[in-house]
Parts: sequence; structure tokens; C-alpha cells
Amino acid sequence: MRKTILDCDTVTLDEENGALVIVDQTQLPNRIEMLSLTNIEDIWEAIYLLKVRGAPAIGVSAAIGVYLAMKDIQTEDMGLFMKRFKKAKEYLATSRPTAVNLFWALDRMEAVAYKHGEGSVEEVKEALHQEAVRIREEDIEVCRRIGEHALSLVQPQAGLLTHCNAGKLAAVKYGTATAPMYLGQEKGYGFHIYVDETRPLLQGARLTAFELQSAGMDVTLICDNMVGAVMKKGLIDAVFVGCDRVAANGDTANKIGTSVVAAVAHYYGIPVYVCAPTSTIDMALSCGAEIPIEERSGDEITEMWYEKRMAPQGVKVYNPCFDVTDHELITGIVTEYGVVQEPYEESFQKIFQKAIL
Ligand SMILES: CSC[C@@H](O)[C@@H](O)C(=O)COP(=O)(O)O
Repeated sequence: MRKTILDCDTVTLDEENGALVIVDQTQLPNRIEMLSLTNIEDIWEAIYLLKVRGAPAIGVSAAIGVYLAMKDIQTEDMGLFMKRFKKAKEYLATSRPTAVNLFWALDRMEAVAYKHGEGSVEEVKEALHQEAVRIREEDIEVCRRIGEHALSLVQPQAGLLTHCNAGKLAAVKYGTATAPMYLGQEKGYGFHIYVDETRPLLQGARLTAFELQSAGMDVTLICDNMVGAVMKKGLIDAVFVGCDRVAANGDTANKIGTSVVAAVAHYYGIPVYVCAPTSTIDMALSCGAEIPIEERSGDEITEMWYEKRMAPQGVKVYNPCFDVTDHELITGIVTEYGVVQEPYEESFQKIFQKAIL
């Protein structure tokens, strides 16, 4: 049988060949091409170029990447090993700035390295290996739990809208915003799912519509500027989106355009749920204004996707990759520990407490 995108692991560790294996998302939906990356420069570039993208998948890739960078270092000198580790970690951390999962995963890897620092270099390598595998495995369970909590918020025949791709292609399995859709399907629900195309890189059209359609769901693709029209028509009962970083007050950075969707939904009284693994919550930042927002090349707007240039030569272009949705526009943040609502900072403290217990 022909391989579908659902049969492919978004991101995995090939133990035998010492490689990070990803689906090249820049080729979707036209071609399913797996990439096997063995060196840190290629892994950095795959993250930077969005061959692998989406906050959880970036975190998992970085964890595997830093392990692969260290696994063949031949030294008994722990000081030297840790120096090389720091260098690899810092390098991968420069690949993208907004998704906090990148830094969270690298910090977890570093903590493990230090924890085993009294042992041999080989022991540290094995601990890094185990931690990278654990980070990947945990993502499956975390997304599934997000899906269960999110599913309790909607009716079986609901009209749902999502923006960008917070799907299986952005994580290991289930995705975050799509987790209730996959779990609903397992239960025989008949959601009607509207997907924003998500300019400029079309993650909604190329990735979300592709994976949900491949799963046999009822998917309708719309241009970003049609959101108001479908909401006004009463087609949308709830919005589910993912996120790249949530500040302590609940302000949330996600793909550019999310704040517009949330503002229009607010106007029409439609609930907006942000699906966020706790790894995406950054308690060090008090509000959304402190979240670093990636700016990408203007070519993504003026030159990509069509044969011809799509704008006049020399025009000024502003291309922020993410925007911040103010917490007032968010009905609830769905974590693996449950649905969190205002006051966010207090509620986050409680779930982090739960996480420790
Ligand atoms: C579960 S993924 C959540 C977010 O990372 C996703 O919605 C998003 O904005 C991805 O942006 P991208 O630039 O494609 O990495």
C-alpha cells in the first residue's frame, strides 16, 4: 500500500545510523520525502528552513540533534566534553527564536549531562541518549492528554477552526490543536474542520489540510481573510490553535494571524482554546510583549510559491513569523494537566505544582 503522511514519523531517532530522521515539510503536500540528518549543521538548517517545524517537533529535533553531536566525541576529559556540549547546545539554540520548546529541550539535555557529570563520558552520552528518547516519547502522551481535555470542550458534530499547523507534523503524534480532532475521530465524532491557509508559508494549506484529509476527516480549506465570513455564517463553534510560547499572564505567541482569528472569534462570541504542553509555558516572561518574535525574509511574501514575483520589485516588506494573542481573547489554555483559565499566572503555578507531584 502507498505510504501516507500518517504512516511517517515526523521526527525520530535512527539508532542504527545515528541520524535524525524527519519528513521534509517544505516538500509537502506534493512529495513525501524523508531526510536522514547526521551532522549538527544539517539539523540546524532543517530547523531554520522549516523542514522540521512546530514547537514540539523543534524541541524533539534539538534534543536528538545535541545527542547526535556528542555521541561520537572521543575523549575521557569531562571538562572538554562539557565544553563541546555547551557549544553544540548554543549553536542549535540559534536556529529559531520563538518556540520555547527548543530551549526547554536543550536545557533538559544539559541538566541530564550535569547530573551524570561525576561519572564517565560514556555514561553521560548514554544519559543524553535516554533523555532525547524520553523527550520524544513524552510528547506523544502529553499531546494525547491535551486532546482528551480539549475534546471535553466541544460537541461531537462541532465546526472547528484551526490556524497554521499544530498537528501531527508539528509534534510526534496527535499534534496539540489537532489532538481533539484525532481523538474525536477515534470516537466516531463528525467534526467539520476549517483550516486557514496561513500565509505566507501556507502551513495550514500544505500541512494541516493534508494531514487531516489523509486521516479521512471532513476538512475545508479557507484563505486567512475568510475567517470572519465563516464565523458570521455560524460554521465555527470553537477555535483550537497551538502556540510557540505562552507568557506567565497567558499572552500567547503563535503563527502570524492567530491574534486576528482570536479577535474575530471574540467579536462573534466563539471560544478560542490554545493547546499548550507545559513545555511551551515560559514563566520567566511576564507578558507577551517580552516574547521574542522571529522575523523572516521578505522573499517568503514576495517570491515564494508562484512562478512569478508576487509584488513590485523593491517594495518594503515586513514579515513577522508569529504574533501575540492577548490573554483576554483566550477562553482557555489546554495543557496536559487540564484546561487553565484566568488568572493565568496563578493557574499555571498550580499545574506546575501538579507536574512536580
Ligand atoms: C504544536 S505546534 C504550535 C506552533 O508551533 C504552530 O502553531 C506554529 O505556529 C508553527 O510555526 P512554524 O513557523 O511553522 O514553526
